[in-house]
Amino acid sequence: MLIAPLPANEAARLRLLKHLELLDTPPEESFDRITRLLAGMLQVPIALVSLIDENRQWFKSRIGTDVCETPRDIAFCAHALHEADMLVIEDAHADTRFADNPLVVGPPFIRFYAGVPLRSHDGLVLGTLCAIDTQPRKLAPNAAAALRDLARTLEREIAQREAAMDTRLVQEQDRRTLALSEARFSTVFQRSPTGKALVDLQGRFIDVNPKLCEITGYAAEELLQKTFAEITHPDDLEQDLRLLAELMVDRRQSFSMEKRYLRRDGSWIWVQISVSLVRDEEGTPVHLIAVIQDIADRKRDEALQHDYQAELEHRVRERTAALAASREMLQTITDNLPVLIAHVNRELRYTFNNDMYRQVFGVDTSELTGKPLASVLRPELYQQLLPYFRRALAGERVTCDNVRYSLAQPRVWSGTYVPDVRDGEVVGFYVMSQDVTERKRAEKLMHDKAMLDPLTGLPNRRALHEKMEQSFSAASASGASGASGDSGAGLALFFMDLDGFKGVNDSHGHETGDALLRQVAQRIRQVVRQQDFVSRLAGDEFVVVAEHIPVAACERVAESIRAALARPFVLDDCTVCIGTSIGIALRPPERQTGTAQLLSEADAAMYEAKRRGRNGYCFAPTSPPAS
Ligand SMILES: Nc1nc2c(ncn2[C@@H]2O[C@H](COP(=O)(O)OP(=O)(O)OP(=O)(O)O)[C@@H](O)[C@H]2O)c(=O)[nH]1
Repeated sequence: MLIAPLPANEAARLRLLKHLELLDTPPEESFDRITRLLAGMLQVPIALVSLIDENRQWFKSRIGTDVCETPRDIAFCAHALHEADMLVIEDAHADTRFADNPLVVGPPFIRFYAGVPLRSHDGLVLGTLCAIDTQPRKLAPNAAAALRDLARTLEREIAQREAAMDTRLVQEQDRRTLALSEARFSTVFQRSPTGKALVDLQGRFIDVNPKLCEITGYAAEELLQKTFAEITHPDDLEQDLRLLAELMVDRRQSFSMEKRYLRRDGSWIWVQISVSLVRDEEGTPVHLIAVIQDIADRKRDEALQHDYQAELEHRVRERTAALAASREMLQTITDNLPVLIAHVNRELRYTFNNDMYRQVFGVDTSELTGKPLASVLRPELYQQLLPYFRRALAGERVTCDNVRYSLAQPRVWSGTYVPDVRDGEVVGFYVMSQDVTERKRAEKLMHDKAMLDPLTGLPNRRALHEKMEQSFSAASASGASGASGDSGAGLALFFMDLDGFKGVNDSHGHETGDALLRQVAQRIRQVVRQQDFVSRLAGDEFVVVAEHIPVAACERVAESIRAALARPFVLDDCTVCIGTSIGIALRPPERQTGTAQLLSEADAAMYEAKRRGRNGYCFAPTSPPAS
């Protein structure tokens, strides 16, 4: 006996057979009808639909036998699987493959076999439709054709079964997927940290999650009795309904808004809701899905922020008003001070001016704000003050004592520039200018007084010292610049002491002595040059300072003085004669003698003149006369 080999696609074939769920199933009329027809048409005692399982053949339908399965090894059908068309054994006894087959030598004693493979839609052979006889016989062509036709009918039945199974499988998978997705959805829905609700098209809650219950304070059953509108703040409802309407007419896919829910305890809670509309396959709206987030904390923060902002703005307004008031006050105060007061920024533009500016510059103070100082001050003055401005901007408080704002008005101002330092940075400076004309005049008067001899009106000793210092510094300046005047011309100091003055005092009284001193002063003034400096040193001592005087002229000057004072003096009640002894000290440009030294030299020379007999002059040894 020959055992049929396994088909090449055995595994796939067995898989399909199992999938079709035909094995070990109750008889079915659709199969039995075919075997009945086959047995009738071919006049055979046995007709089978045999399915070849892994180790057996099982008869899905059988006519003429009670056996429902046999081992695969002995199955004729196992051989028929390999046939393209059909396997026909006219006499098993004559066929070496089957002659000793137990089904041939034993029940049902097969002699004739004709089997057509039953193929699936994909060409996998599942079994056969076969006709069996216990007598040898031939298969007439029409009988073979009938067998084929019936086999095709069976194949269609199997194909339908296959399709049904596939459909069922897909449905099963769909069902499982759906169940899974529903389970997932349910889990997400229930455990979500945000509130979630399904809402029907009438606005009723149809499902709510625990978080939404927590947000609203309602139990789920209570919420399911309500519509969303019932727990929405009246002020928010209009917008909610408008957005919902847009959703329904497909003008938007979803919407999101902030609104207030009425909680069970009567309080309002701010939430952020995101709503989307679920439609069925036809696009008909089914229900709404809402995601609700508790934003009470955020709203509280926003409210706090808003309050803080409002408070801040209020304070700024108050501060601005206070500043305006203080600026107004400052303006009023400064407008009534006889001082020029201004504030200047780093760009040297005015940011504040008091009314004094109107009086001095003739412009409205409001017009000055923002104007550069350079456009207000006359150019020379601006150039004079610029170094002071720069020093003030560098952080130094500076004063310029001699400011003349207007050439038309002979007023003198003292400008003080005070840096405006904020947070360690100089942002500008204040200008405070005082009219110091009167003070200057008084000072000059005081100065002049201190420099004058009240008796003769001549400069006094102090004035002489000042004069000599000035002359010396002027001489050294012009010497340094090489601008000295005529060569040999220097400074000459004539030191005079009257001869016999004491006697006038003694004989005619002190007042006569005073009158004499006044006349002496006049005579000296008359004989010297206009530019020569005549001073009274003390008592009956006079000093003349002559600058730029040639040495040769000194003797002439001394002689003129001597002669002038030798003439009689006519006084109120007497006429007196005196003389004068003159000491001369020279300071040519190349000499650097100081005031004290020169005076001492002249004094010594004067004494020498006295010693020589008075009423004459004598040159200091360091200042010999020109020969
Ligand atoms: N009237 C008057 N006399 C003064 C004034 N100041 C000083 N004297 C006097 O001037 C005199 C100066 O003294 P001397 O220079 O010694 O008098 P003198 O007679 O000129 O003497 P010789 O210089 O030696 O010739 C003193 O008697 C002082 O009292 C003054 O302002 N008015």
